[in-house]
Amino acid sequence: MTMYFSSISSLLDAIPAPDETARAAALAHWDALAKPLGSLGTLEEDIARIAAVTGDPDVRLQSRTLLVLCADNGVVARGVTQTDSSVTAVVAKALAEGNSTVCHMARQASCRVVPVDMGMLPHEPIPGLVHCCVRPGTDDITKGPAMTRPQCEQAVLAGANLAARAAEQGADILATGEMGIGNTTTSAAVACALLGLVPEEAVGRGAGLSDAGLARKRTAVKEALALNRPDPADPLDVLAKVGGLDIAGLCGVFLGTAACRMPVLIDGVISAVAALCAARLCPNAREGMLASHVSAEPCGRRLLEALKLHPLICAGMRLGEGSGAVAALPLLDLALAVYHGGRTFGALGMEAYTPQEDKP
Ligand SMILES: Cc1cc2ncn([C@H]3O[C@H](COP(=O)(O)O)[C@@H](O)[C@H]3O)c2cc1C
Ligand SMILES: O=C(O)c1cccnc1
Repeated sequence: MTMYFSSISSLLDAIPAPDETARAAALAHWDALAKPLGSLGTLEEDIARIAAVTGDPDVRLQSRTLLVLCADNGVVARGVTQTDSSVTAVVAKALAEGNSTVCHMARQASCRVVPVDMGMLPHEPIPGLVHCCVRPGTDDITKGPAMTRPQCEQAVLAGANLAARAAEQGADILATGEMGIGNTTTSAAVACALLGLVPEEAVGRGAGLSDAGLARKRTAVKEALALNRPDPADPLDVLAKVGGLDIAGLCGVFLGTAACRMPVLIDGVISAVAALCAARLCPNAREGMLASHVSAEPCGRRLLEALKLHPLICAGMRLGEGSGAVAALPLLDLALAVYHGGRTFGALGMEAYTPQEDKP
């Protein structure tokens, strides 16, 4: 794969500040349209956010790509999931064949799906799966670190390079997704470390878990944090010790899109945890992030609050694969239909009004 970024420092250095002139132009255009000021809420904010990150108020989202990073997690050995790790490869194959759940949504939303092996256990060849495998699954975080720091950095850079390649191929926006049995455990551990939460506040049932399984999962997260002692001030340390290759890769996707001045949709908790790592590594990386939905997992809302982002959808979704991110695309299309086609106050012979001038 073409290397666009070869070190974490060069990647972080490549991330520009947002273009506030473009954001102001987009917001001014929303305000000129004949509708109550700010009445499309987060949709207006998001279109302005896209203008700020691209530097262009003429926002277009014709070409969309969903990157689904697939990886396995050693912590599955602790009985923290309903299914075993073999399901990661089964779903990765379905993603590559256009048959997994998100593929059906992506077709409807005119979004290309790119599944990527970031660190799956050995599996049968899967035609169409992009190979970026850093190592075949992580180690069990309750026994030691998930991976080494260099491996974590390699995954972050691979994610950033995937984003850069999508940008080069003409993508206007990226959606983030993942597939990796056990990754709601690693995500909860990363969320606890970054947000200072106790496992009870972050750990949920993931893809489905009994009460006994949920108790095991909380214990596993508690033990992983106590043993590895990740440094909350060092997101790469947290990712390497209690994260996963999918989360590290997604962190890189968020940094890479920011460096390429491209907007990017956050999906559920796994994606949001990666987004928070990226924002902690480089605050300007937050500027192009759009929150699609609030995951039903316990730390879903807290992660978005920490990112200071408003979600477009609150539907109790908890699927992964990038399903929430893809679900937001048609909403952005609706917003753009108004943004580009809506009549201005002037065109309708009305006087524009400003927030300062309340009219009766
Ligand atoms: C058939 C199947 C399809 C999925 N598609 C996404 N996930 C979701 O569930 C996994 C996380 O949940 P946990 O931490 O409980 O393993 C991730 O792979 C996520 O994408 C799936 C899970 C399953 C079982
Ligand atoms: O929030 C998510 O993305 C999620 C939740 C449960 C299972 N898989 C993904």
